This record gives sequence, structure tokens and C-alpha cells, in this order.
Amino acid sequence: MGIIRGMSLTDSGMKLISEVIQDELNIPCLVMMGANLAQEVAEEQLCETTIGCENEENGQLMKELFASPYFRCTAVNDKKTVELCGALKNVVGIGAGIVDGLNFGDNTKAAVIRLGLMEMIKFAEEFFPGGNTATFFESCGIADLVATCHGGRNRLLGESVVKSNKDGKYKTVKELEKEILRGQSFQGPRIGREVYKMLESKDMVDRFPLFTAVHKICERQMDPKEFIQCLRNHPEHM
Ligand SMILES: NC(=O)c1ccc[n+]([C@@H]2O[C@H](COP(=O)([O-])OP(=O)(O)OC[C@H]3O[C@@H](n4cnc5c(N)ncnc54)[C@H](O)[C@@H]3O)[C@@H](O)[C@H]2O)c1
Ligand SMILES: O=P(O)(O)OC[C@H](O)CO
Repeated sequence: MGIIRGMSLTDSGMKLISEVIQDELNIPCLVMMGANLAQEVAEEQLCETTIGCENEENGQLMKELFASPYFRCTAVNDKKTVELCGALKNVVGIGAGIVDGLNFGDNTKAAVIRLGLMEMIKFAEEFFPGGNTATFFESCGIADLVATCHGGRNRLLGESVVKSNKDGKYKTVKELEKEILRGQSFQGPRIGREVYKMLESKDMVDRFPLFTAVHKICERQMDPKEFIQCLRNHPEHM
């Protein structure tokens, strides 16, 4: 069962982490993604998760293995979309943190969550076609977006980047990771870089302004203050 949120760029394109595990270990690998902030799961607070499988029998088996009164599992026969949700939401989470750092309110954050979701759906259609849009309404999709955009480490990164501003100079992701996480790591910046490379290779950057802006802010190629302006001209509004 894979819970790692990420992807890997290879010469032949983008691979999901479960595919890397399957290829390296030569074993089947299902995935589990959802609104599952570790601290809250450890405290046995009620949460939901999504098991992504390629056949219903395996999904059901894993559901029986993992489900508990506080950990409610749904098995979905759309493994790639489930895993893609778990990776891409980290990039949106950074965007939500940038909004917080810039002192914008809940309406703006809601816009980031919605536009982020639309970019996730579009990215899946372009690069991993054949999935089911309904999967984005499982815990791995909208619910994990909400959790990450309010309580995740990636949100904290976005806010911290903005707040690290000293005379127009911002701290790097590496510096902030060392200061804030002390041994843990942010998943969003690496995923954002890989997503951006894929978009650039297909000349699609303009269609994904939120993913693009988050990536450029993480790489210090864009001032975080420009983030909101990038969203004003989003293709979803045209
Ligand atoms: N913490 C949570 O709330 C939570 C919830 C659900 C899923 N996840 C996912 O689980 C995974 C692990 O999360 P975590 O909270 O334990 O993170 P963490 O930052 O505590 O640990 C990640 C570890 O992976 C190592 N690492 C990073 N890149 C590596 C590489 N290329 N090769 C080898 N090691 C590498 C890091 O050094 C670090 O020790 C992540 O993909 C995360 O998104 C985390
Ligand atoms: O703390 P984050 O931002 O890495 O998010 C953790 C989990 O993915 C939330 O489900």
C-alpha cells in the first residue's frame, strides 16, 4: 500500500510513485490517499481515506484490513486519479498558504481551492487520461485539498515564504524546511517542479496559472505578491 505523495519524471514521461514501487519491487502496489493529517490520525480523530485500486477485490480486501471506527475507508477503482490527487493537492496547499501570508481572507482561499481543483482535474485529463471525475469528490480529492489548505505543512510553507520577506528578499524553501520542519520535508515544491516541467514540455504553462505561479514562487522566480494577480486572469474565468 503506497501512501507517498509524489511523482517521478523519467525519460519516458511522468511516473506515479506506485508505478515506481511496482517496477522496482515487482509487486502490485495499491494507494491510500485522503484528508489524513498524521497528528489527527494518531489521535484517532474521525477521518476518511480513499484506497485506489485496479480491481475491486483487492480494494475490498484492503478496506477490510485498514478500516476502523475512526478511519473510514472507501475503495475506488481508479488508482491513478487517487494517487494524482494526493500529489497535486500539495502544490495547491502552498498556494493557500501564500494567500494566508498575504492576509487575504476565506473567499480568496476558497477561490484557490476551487481553481486548484480545476487544474488538478485538467492535469489528470491531459497526462493520465481515462480516470473518473467523480474520484475528485472522494476524500483523496476535495477533502484532502481542504485539510491541506488549512492545516498542512505545505500551507505553512506558503505562508512562511511570504512572511520571510525582508526588503523584497525571501528565504528559500530549503532554509524554511530546516527552520520549520526540522528533519521533515515539504512535498509540494518538488511536485510543483515536476508538474511545471511536464507543462513546459507540452507548451501548456498558460493553462495552469496556479501550478505555475506556485512553482515560480518556490524557485524565487516570482514575487509572492504577484500570486493573486496570476489568478485574476485564470482560464476558468474566461
Ligand atoms: N505527515 C502527514 O500528515 C502525511 C499524511 C498522509 C500522507 N503523508 C505522505 O507520507 C509521505 C511521508 O510523510 P512524512 O510526514 O513521514 O514526511 P517526512 O518529511 O517526515 O519524511 C519523509 C522522509 O523521506 C526522506 N526522503 C525525501 N526524499 C527522499 C528521496 N528521494 N530518497 C529517500 N528518502 C527521501 C526524507 O529525508 C524524510 O526522512 C509523504 O509523501 C507525505 O505526503 C504524510
Ligand atoms: O502536511 P502536508 O501538507 O504534507 O499534508 C499532509 C497530508 O497529505 C494531508 O492528508
